[in-house]
Order: sequence, then structure tokens, then C-alpha cells
Amino acid sequence: MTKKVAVLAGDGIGSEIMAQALKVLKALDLDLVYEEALVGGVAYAAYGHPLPESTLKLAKESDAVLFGAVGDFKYDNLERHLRPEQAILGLRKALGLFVNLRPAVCYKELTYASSLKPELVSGLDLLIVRELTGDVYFGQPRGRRISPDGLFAGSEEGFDTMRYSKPEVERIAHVAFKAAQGRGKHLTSVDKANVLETSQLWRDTMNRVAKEYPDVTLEHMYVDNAAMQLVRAPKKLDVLVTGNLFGDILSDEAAMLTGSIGMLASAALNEKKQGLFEPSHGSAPDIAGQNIANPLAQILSAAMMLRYSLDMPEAADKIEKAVKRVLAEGYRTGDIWSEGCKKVTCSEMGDAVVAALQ
Ligand SMILES: NC(=O)C1=CN([C@@H]2O[C@H](COP(=O)(O)OP(=O)(O)OC[C@H]3O[C@@H](n4cnc5c(N)ncnc54)[C@H](O)[C@@H]3O)[C@@H](O)[C@H]2O)C=CC1
Ligand SMILES: CC(C)CC(=O)C(=O)O
Ligand SMILES: [Mg+2]
Repeated sequence: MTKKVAVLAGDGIGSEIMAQALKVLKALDLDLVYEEALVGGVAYAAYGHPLPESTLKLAKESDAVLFGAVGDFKYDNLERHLRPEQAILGLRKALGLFVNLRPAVCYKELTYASSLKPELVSGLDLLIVRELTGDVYFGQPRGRRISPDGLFAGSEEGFDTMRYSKPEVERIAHVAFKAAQGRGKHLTSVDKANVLETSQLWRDTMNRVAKEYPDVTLEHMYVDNAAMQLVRAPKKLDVLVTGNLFGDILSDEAAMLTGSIGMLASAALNEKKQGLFEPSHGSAPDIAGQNIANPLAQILSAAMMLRYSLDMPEAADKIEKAVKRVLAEGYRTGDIWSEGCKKVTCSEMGDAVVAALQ
């Protein structure tokens, strides 16, 4: 049966990189229909809301969502619930996408594009499993008020709530342990249990779930140390599981091990394997409209969509192989360019991937 993909390009470079991913998908002539809708700042401008009902309905009734990026500094002063970023948070919550897989793979051709020494990143293949629908991003209460007590009583203060429930941690723990079983059988759980109650619950729960996976070695690491280990000896890490906030930050850090955040694809999944697939980066307003963004994270996210939600692993393989081929042939957008390589635009990179499909 024909499957449906909701295509939500969003803001900034979103439409430029999405056009490349669609070009690649369409070249594969798959049994898919694509339906586009507005999301983020462009949706706010058209409908007065970053996640209009019609867009949410489309996302819910589709087999998968291919998402670009949202956000633009010109919307930063809107009330929080109208800001473009609320669209991606709203989609994650509404679709129950609690699993975020963010693979950080350093392709051998890009070893020299990383800001780290080649020997530290060469062959790197790390999987970050980030919990995506809880933590301080969603915890209530939150807001701004006049501080009722303490040294600064009477002053305006902002507050957010970090919270995780046991079942919430359990379900992401199972995903992470299973991922570790399929890889190096080593799982690093990242928290801040030396300070935060939420993290202590996280750690206790990880330890309990670990008993069901005796073949996996579980290691705990505080997030500050994890941030350091990622740039000190990243290849010692294999699967890393963490909460929403720490995962957001650490995955951007891990992106630099791969050469550029323009290389980091991601999958957000629910229990039914319905998913939203997006690059890990944002809308990059600083380079938007110039046709210079790296579309590979978006293209690789489309491959993850074919693999995880649409049951088309051969097509996913074709895309991933084509990406390796264009890198081997020396095609580079500006963010990963180095001497001796062919510098290409965003759309030329899309064309090169299409040409490399076999
Ligand atoms: N899931 C989403 O839609 C996300 C949205 N954002 C939003 O994006 C906007 C910009 O945020 P920033 O913090 O600047 O993060 P960003 O990820 O958009 O950009 C950070 C830096 O990386 C570069 N970059 C990002 N993607 C690239 C690509 N494909 N090719 C080449 N260079 C690339 C940018 O030019 C910039 O210098 C904000 O409004 C933010 O809220 C940020 C992260 C995720
Ligand atoms: C824009 C935020 C809502 C999230 C973010 O930075 C991310 O998921 O990487
Ligand atoms: Mg982020």
C-alpha cells in the first residue's frame, strides 16, 4: 500500500535542504506520496500559529514526517507558545516521539573536516539515544513571576521544572539497552546524579533495567565529564543514553566530531515506529537563502525515515551508499570543505547524491 510522508520544511535553510532530500527520494521512485505543509515561523506568518491544526492533522495521519528546521531570530520576541520552536516540541509531544536517535558517524573522507585530531575521530561511530518528550523542556510548572523568597525576593525570576517519571525512564532505557545489544554491548548513561534528584531516579532506573540485559555493560557518567570525554576520547563511547536537555547539548557537540552539524541526521520515534526525521541542526538563519547549506543531514534523515518508519531498508542503503560515494568523489559544501576537494552548493550536492544512486 502506498505510504504517506508529511513534508514540513520549515524556516531558514529548511526549504533548501528539504528540496535536496525530496529530489533524492523521488529519484528512487518509491511507492510514497508526499504532502507538504507549513510549520514554524512560516506557518506563524501565514496562519498566526507555528503548528496549525492542518499541519498537525497531516503529521498524525502520515506514516512518517520529514522535517527540516524551524526558528528565526525575528520571532524571538513572540510569546513563547507562538515561537517557531514550539512547533517541533508540539509535534514530538503530540506524536509521542520519546526516542531520539542521533548517530554521529565520522566518514573516513571527513576525518580532516573535524575540529579534532584525525586519530581521535577516524572511524567514529557513536549513537546518542536521547529521551525526547520529558525533562525540563516539558516539565511544569514553568514561567516568570516575582520571586516570593530568598536573597532576591521581590525581583522578577524565571523558572522551569526538570522532571522524569520512572516509566518514562524505563521505556527509553529499554530502547537504549536494545540498541547496545545490536552494537558493541556497552551503554553509557549520562546524568547529573551528584546534584539532581531527577538524575538519581534516572540512574536508579537504569541500574534496575540493566538486570534484564546481562550481556550489556552499563556505565554511568556525569554530564560534565561526558562533555569532556566526547572531545577527549570519543571512540571509547558506543551507545550513549541521556535525557532531553543533556542529549540536545551533547549531540551538537558530537556533531563536530563528524566534521559538521550539517552531517548529523536524526530519527524521533514512538512505540508504533511512526517517526519524525530531521537533521539535528537548526534553521541556520546566518546562511539561509544562499544555497550553501549542507543538505546531507537532511538526506541521511530521509534514509533513516525509509529504514525506521517505512520499511524500505534497501532504499535507505542506496541513499547512504550514495552519500559515501559523493564524499569519496570529493564533493563538499563549505562547512566540510578542505583543500583539494570540489566545493559545491547545496543544490549541487543534492544533484551529486542523485547521480550517485545505484
Ligand atoms: N529542530 C529544530 O528545528 C531546531 C531549531 N533551532 C532553531 O534554529 C535557529 C538557529 O539556531 P542556532 O543556534 O544558530 O543553530 P543552527 O544549528 O541553526 O546553526 C548553528 C551553526 O551551524 C551552522 N549550520 C547549521 N546547519 C548547517 C548546515 N546544514 N550546513 C552548514 N552549516 C550549518 C549554522 O550556519 C550556524 O553557524 C534558532 O531559531 C533555533 O531555535 C535550533 C536547533 C534545532
Ligand atoms: C529547537 C529545540 C526545540 C530543540 C533542539 O535544539 C533539538 O532538538 O536539537
Ligand atoms: Mg539542538
